[in-house]
Amino acid sequence: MLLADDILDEGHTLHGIREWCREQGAVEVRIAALAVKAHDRCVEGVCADYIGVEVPDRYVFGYGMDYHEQGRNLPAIYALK
Ligand SMILES: O=P(O)(O)OC[C@H]1O[C@H](OP(=O)(O)OP(=O)(O)O)[C@H](O)[C@@H]1O
Ligand code: HPA
Repeated sequence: MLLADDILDEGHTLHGIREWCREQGAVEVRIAALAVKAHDRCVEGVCADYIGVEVPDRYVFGYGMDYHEQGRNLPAIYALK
């Protein structure tokens, strides 16, 4: 099974979904993330098998990612200062 998400930040979302998939009987669950945030706060054991781009440890938005529900349709990835 391949889980695809826009961003892997602290990993809580994908960790929870992966656990659910495993409980349902998934034998192998891989993770693809458009963006992976560079920091050491990720849930242990959660990492992306397929990475689009590594982003800095700042809030990013655009290309599907929102900032307070704004900016998802921006044609590039931006970071807050
Ligand atoms: O790695 P994490 O720290 O769990 O963060 C990443 C998750 O947070 C965002 O989802 P959110 O629930 O904010 O909703 P959205 O997809 O509608 O933006 C994002 O889309 C990822 O799914
Ligand atoms: O930096 C981010 N941007 C958009 N959504 C997010 N969800 C967790 N971190 C982020």
